[in-house]
Amino acid sequence: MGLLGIIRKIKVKEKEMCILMVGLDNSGKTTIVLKVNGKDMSVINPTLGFNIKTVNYHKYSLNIWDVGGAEDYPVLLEELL
Ligand SMILES: Nc1nc2c(ncn2[C@@H]2O[C@H](COP(=O)(O)OP(=O)(O)OP(=O)(O)O)[C@@H](O)[C@H]2O)c(=O)[nH]1
Ligand SMILES: [Mg+2]
Repeated sequence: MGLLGIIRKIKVKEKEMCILMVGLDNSGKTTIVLKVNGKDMSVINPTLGFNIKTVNYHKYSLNIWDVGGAEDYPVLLEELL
């Protein structure tokens, strides 16, 4: 079962969801977000701060928060809430 299938099973009744992408720098978080969005993955730069992408899948809206992992650009949890 794919990621979207798992989410649908867990949160059947909720139409809008947030996914927080966290991990070490260079671990492939942004690549996954681009793949899910069907975007070009050939040129990827390190994420500074964070980016939010919205993916619509059937009746669901996923807000994906892609957080940069580099120590030089720390993102505090309070900034995201
Ligand atoms: N070989 C290989 N390279 C990958 C894979 N996923 C991502 N990459 C490469 O790893 C590099 C870093 O990918 P990103 O998606 O920018 O990683 P990130 O976790 O978003 O990095 P930060 O934004 O710095 O936190 C890029 O050059 C990608 O092309 C993978 O599954 N295999
Ligand atoms: Mg990134």
